Amino acid sequence: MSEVLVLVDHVDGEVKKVSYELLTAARRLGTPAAVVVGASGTASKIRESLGRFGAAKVYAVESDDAANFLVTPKVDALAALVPNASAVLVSATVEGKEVAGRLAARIGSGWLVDVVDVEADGTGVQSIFGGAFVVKAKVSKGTPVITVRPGGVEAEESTADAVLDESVSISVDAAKSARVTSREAVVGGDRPELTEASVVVSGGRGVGSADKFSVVEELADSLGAAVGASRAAVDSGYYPHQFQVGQTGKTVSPQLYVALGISGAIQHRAGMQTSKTIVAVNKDPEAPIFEIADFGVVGDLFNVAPQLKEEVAKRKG
Ligand SMILES: Cc1cc2nc3c(=O)[nH]c(=O)nc-3n(C[C@H](O)[C@H](O)[C@H](O)COP(=O)(O)OP(=O)(O)OC[C@H]3O[C@@H](n4cnc5c(N)ncnc54)[C@H](O)[C@@H]3O)c2cc1C
Repeated sequence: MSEVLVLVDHVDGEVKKVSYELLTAARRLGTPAAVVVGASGTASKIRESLGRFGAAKVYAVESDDAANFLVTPKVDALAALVPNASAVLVSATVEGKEVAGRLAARIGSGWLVDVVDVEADGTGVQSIFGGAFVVKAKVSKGTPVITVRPGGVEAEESTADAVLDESVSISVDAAKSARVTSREAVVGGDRPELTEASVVVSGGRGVGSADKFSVVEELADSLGAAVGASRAAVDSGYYPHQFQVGQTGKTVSPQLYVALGISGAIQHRAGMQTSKTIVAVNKDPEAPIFEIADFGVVGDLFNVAPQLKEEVAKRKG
C-alpha cells in the first residue's frame, strides 16, 4: 500500500493527541508514515508511541535548523517526501494550516481544509457554515494535502513496526524563514489544553463578570475539563482571549462540550458544533444553542452548574 505522510504535531518530543488521530485516519488511506521534524533524537524517543497508532515508518527530520525555524522545515521535509506518498495529513491547527497551504502551493496539489473525517477513497468530510452543512470533497489534482480538525477522528491503537528512517535532510533558506530566537514556556494550570481536551466547559456573557467565571472553572475542574469562553465573554474581559472558542477563536471537537450562558451564535457554533455531545444551560428557552444541544437545561447557570458539580463529585465517590 502507498505511504500516507502524517506530520507529527509535538512540542519538544511530547506528541499531541491529534497526531494519533491523524495516524488513525491515515490507516484508512494507506500505510501511515510519520514525519517528525525537530531536534536531534526526537524521533527515536517517540517512535514507539507512533507505532502504537499504526506508523509503519518514522521519518526523522532532525537538525538545529529543523528545531529552530518556524513552518519552513516542515514544508521542506514534506515536499521532499511527497513523491513517494499518496496523501499528506496535517493537523488543522494554526501552524498546521500554514504548513499545508505552503506545501499545496509548492507541489501544485489541492488542499482540503479543516476536515472532520476522512474516507478510505481520500474524500474529506467538512462541517461548514457553523455546522449547518456537511460537505464531502476530494482533491482532483496532485497528491492530496488534508488538514484534519483535532478531535474530528477518534484515535484508535493498531500496532505497527515504526521503522526509523533518518534519510531525510533539509536545508532551510534562512533569508526566507522565521527563526526562533527564544522560548518561553506557557504558564498553564493543570487543566488540559483546550483543543486537545476530551471535555470542555465554556462560559458566555451570561456569566456576567470576570469574578463569577469561577463557576465555569469549578465545573470544568470537577470534570477534568478545559475551560473555554465565547467571544462576548472574552471581549467583556471575563476570560483571556486564548480561550475563545469559535470562528475567530479555537476550534474544539471534544467528547463533551458544556455551554454555560452562551446564546449559540453561528460564529460560536463554528468552533464547537462537531463536539460529540453538547450540553447547554441557558435561562432563555429560545436560545439558539438549544437547536444543537443534545441535552439542554433551561435555568440559571448559577443554580445549575454547582448542582452539576456536586453530582459529578458524588458519582466519582
Ligand atoms: C466576524 C465575527 C466573528 C465572531 N467570532 C466569534 C467567535 O469566535 N466566538 C464566539 O463565541 N463569538 C464570535 N462572534 C460573536 C458572536 O456573534 C456572538 O456575539 C457571541 O458568540 C455571543 O456570545 P454569548 O453567547 O456569550 O453572549 P450573548 O449572545 O449575549 O448570550 C448570552 C446568553 O446567556 C444567557 N444568560 C444570561 N444570564 C444567564 C444565566 N444567569 N444563566 C443562564 N443563562 C444566562 C442569555 O439568555 C443569552 O442566551 C463573532 C462575531 C463576528 C461578527
